[in-house]
Amino acid sequence: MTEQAAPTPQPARLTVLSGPSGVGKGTVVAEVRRLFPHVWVSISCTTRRPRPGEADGVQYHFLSDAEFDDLIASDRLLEYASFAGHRYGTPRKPVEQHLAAGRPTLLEIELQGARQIRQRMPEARFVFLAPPSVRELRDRLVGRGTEATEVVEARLAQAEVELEAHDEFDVVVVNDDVERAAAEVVSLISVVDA
Ligand SMILES: Nc1ncnc2c1ncn2[C@@H]1O[C@H](COP(=O)(O)OP(=O)(O)OP(=O)(O)O)[C@@H](O)[C@H]1O
Ligand SMILES: Nc1nc2c(ncn2[C@@H]2O[C@H](COP(=O)(O)O)[C@@H](O)[C@H]2O)c(=O)[nH]1
Repeated sequence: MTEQAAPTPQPARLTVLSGPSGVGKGTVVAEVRRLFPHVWVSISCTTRRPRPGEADGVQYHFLSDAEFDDLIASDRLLEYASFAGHRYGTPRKPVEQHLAAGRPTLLEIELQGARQIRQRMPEARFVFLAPPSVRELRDRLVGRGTEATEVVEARLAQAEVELEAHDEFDVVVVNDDVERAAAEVVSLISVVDA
């Protein structure tokens, strides 16, 4: 019997999930992973300090400013942006490797980064996670209790800019219920256009 070569995997879809700070992106992504373990979620780099319970290499790669500068200088970030006083960026190589291997890949990033990905990879799908109301967004951000009052206010000011940009995205998902919103995101990640 002649041996057949293993089929080359089809490159998978890249999905970008964006939305204002506190809308519930991280919470929805955790549920997306549970519902659809085949998804690969990029681990970003950041210059902000870890919150209690966060570990290096799990939620983020926590870097110094000099280390972040090195990544930019050596073109190892697919996108990067400053947000509320810190820098955030997506390591390029793991994203390219997982897409080439056929793994649906998800980036959870803010607006400026999403715009950079739109320029570079227009074939990606862009999903905006919206709050049920601005009041609810504030309550979630304050209720999370991870930021000082002035940081919450800076993030809410930026949220106004992000909310205005919702129509730049392919799909808007309202996070009124985590399970429902996550199921909607899974359907967007996993279904490939004909
Ligand atoms: N559908 C929901 N209903 C009520 N509370 C929610 C819902 N989704 C998330 N939350 C809560 O809102 C808070 C913010 O959620 P989360 O940290 O996931 O937001 P985020 O968009 O990832 O924020 P950031 O961009 O600042 O990292 C958390 O306390 C979370 O438990
Ligand atoms: N442009 C990018 N934005 C990112 C990236 N990783 C996370 N983020 C976004 O930053 C804000 C703040 O995050 P927090 O963890 O400090 O609350 C939030 O909107 C994240 O989605 C990234 O690699 N690039």
